[in-house]
Amino acid sequence: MKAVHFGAGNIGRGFIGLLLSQAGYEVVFSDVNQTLVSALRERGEYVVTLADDEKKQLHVRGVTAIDGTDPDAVAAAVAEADLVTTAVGVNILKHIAPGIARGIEKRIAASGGKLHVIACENTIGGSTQLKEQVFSHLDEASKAKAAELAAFPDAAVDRIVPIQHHDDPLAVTVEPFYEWVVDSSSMFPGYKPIEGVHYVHDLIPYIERKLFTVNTGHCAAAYIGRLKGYETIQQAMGDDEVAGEVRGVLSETGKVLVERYGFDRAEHERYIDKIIGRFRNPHLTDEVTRVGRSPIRKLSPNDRLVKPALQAYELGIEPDRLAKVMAAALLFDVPEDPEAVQLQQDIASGGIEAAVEKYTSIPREHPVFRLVIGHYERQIAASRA
Ligand SMILES: NC(=O)c1ccc[n+]([C@@H]2O[C@H](COP(=O)([O-])OP(=O)(O)OC[C@H]3O[C@@H](n4cnc5c(N)ncnc54)[C@H](O)[C@@H]3O)[C@@H](O)[C@H]2O)c1
Ligand SMILES: O=P(O)(O)OC[C@@H](O)[C@@H](O)[C@H](O)[C@H](O)CO
Repeated sequence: MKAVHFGAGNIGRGFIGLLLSQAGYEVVFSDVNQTLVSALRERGEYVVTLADDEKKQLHVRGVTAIDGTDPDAVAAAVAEADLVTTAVGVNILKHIAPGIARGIEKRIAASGGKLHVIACENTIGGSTQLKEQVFSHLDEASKAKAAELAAFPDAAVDRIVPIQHHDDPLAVTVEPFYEWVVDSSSMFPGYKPIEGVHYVHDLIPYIERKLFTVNTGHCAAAYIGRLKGYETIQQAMGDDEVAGEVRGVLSETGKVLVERYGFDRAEHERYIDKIIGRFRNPHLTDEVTRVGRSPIRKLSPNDRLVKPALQAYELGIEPDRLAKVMAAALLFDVPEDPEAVQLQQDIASGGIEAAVEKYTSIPREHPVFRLVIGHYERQIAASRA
């Protein structure tokens, strides 16, 4: 069985590639980073280290890579694959879509077998988004055939993999915990389960629980931690005030999740505790600039801050802590992060209200909008005091 995985980065090597290899797949990575591609081709293996006391090493063997900038190689790989997965970043999906579309066209021409394409990105409906991008590159006749041949089940993936700083470009240190949940309702009947994957019929509660707990809490630690001058999540979580803000924000999203999806309250509290323990993992060094990266994406209407805040408001819960994190995200001034630069330029040129309206899509008259602006102004005043 052959899997083509787009993105040989942290989660690609440290989670999806590892799990697929353990499940018996021959993994072919597609990446545009030539250092990674050459090393994977030359060595055909790499090592994943678990970040705990034991530091167990897992050897991933029998892997290779193709150059993601070579359209023919990408199309040929997709045409021959039994499974396609991605972990490139939501904003990159549009760049890999043409290659996947060409691969599907080749499969149609060769009367190839059915294919599942699973986007493993931090977003709601990642595979559905990828499907739309892929189908936009197909003509009408191919679209109908592609719909019979390729399914795009959505997924939720959870494993903290920081930016790696090893001499070996392929080595990757990951937290021991992982969770990969896939929506089986949009898969072809008789699919072969991947060992280690949890299949569910309704993914929405799982993806929202993950995104609005792990990722909302994580970015709260990053944005508020950065305002207090911390460089890593571990340092930030060592500060009681930051840890308290993280708990506060997770209390708000927790109420929403319990109310909307009927999760058991006590069990959800344990889920939160476990996640906070994962953020504190002393065997990891996770930079706040990675966890807070792409603030425009994180402030977008369907992501980890605005969506739960508006859901909370609808349920009569004031999302004050979420608004505070949004305000801190608006102050995330990192010159190496193109979205942070863009956001700061927009705030400087058009003002904070126009920027909040543009990026969050929350109407100016909405009470949550006022909460965000109030926190932003207080944080600006505090920084000047
Ligand atoms: N790191 C984590 O803890 C984590 C956990 C869960 C989910 N995720 C999600 O996984 C995705 C990847 O995150 P990451 O941390 O691994 O990022 P990363 O930057 O380490 O990896 C992304 C990889 O994609 C490659 N890439 C970029 N353009 C490409 C293209 N056109 N074709 C093929 N490859 C291309 C990059 O070269 C890079 O190697 C994101 O959506 C992220 O939200 C990350
Ligand atoms: O990858 P992002 O930018 O969406 O979010 C940053 C981190 O919160 C994220 O990568 C987590 O480490 C991961 O989602 C844990 O499962």
